[in-house]
Amino acid sequence: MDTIVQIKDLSVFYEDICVLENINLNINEGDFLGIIGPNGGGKTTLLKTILGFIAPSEGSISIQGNSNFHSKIKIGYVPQHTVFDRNFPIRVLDVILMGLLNNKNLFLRRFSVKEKEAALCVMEQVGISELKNRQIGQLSGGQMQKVLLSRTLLQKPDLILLDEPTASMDNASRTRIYEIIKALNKEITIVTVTHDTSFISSYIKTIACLNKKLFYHGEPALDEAVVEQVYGCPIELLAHGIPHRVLKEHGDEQNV
Ligand SMILES: Nc1ncnc2c1ncn2[C@@H]1O[C@H](COP(=O)(O)OP(=O)(O)OP(=O)(O)O)[C@@H](O)[C@H]1O
Repeated sequence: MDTIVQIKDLSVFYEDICVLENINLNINEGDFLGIIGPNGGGKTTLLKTILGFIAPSEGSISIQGNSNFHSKIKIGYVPQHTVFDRNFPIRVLDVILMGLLNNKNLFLRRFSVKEKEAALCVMEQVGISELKNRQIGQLSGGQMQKVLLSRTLLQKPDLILLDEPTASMDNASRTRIYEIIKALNKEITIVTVTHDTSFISSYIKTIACLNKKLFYHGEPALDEAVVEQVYGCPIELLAHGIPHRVLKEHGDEQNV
């Protein structure tokens, strides 16, 4: 299997604070990688470094053997937080179509009928067709995440980086989104950051555990020692591929 992203001896510092230390990680074509780890563990920083938004302080990242800037593959990104003016008078369909803009054709661009049909098709796929004329500021957090995912899908990326794509979603929406992402994974390589370890374990193919250092990368089946190392304390993971209980049962303490 071809390697799409090769991360070699990567360290990233914000001023003098090291947030990623000596990371080595390959992402292969067709992978569905879940990145887990505690708050502040460097997950978003890693995605932004793959995207080329943050320069490595040490080490390197190459995309199909090229630096991020010279890569020929299309990388889609759905950020965790999006800052925008909620009063900006723009409808959902237009926001999704903006996924087709690039720095060569930023403004004053008319979208073709074919492009609009493609946008509507993606909205249907993600289950937000009924929102197409809604003003963007009227959306809930979960709806907004689906709009951002649709905008990314419209770009037909080869690799998608998702930063907690279902953080604001209810169970039904979460299932729907991961089913969609799983279907997309037949053609697109997926990397998703999540805190939802139990939920994604039945979707992902590999898992990476990150807390400044990369503690584990491989099959989505972790042992207790790795989880304790990454999170710094025992954590309960109820999962299919991941061990079912890595915490003592409640009440065990009393039996000690
Ligand atoms: N622009 C920045 N300047 C300085 N420090 C930053 C900056 N961005 C992030 N950090 C710090 O770097 C560390 C890693 O942050 P990052 O957002 O990558 O973590 P994360 O694993 O994605 O966290 P979470 O799960 O809470 O989203 C944190 O301690 C954070 O405060």
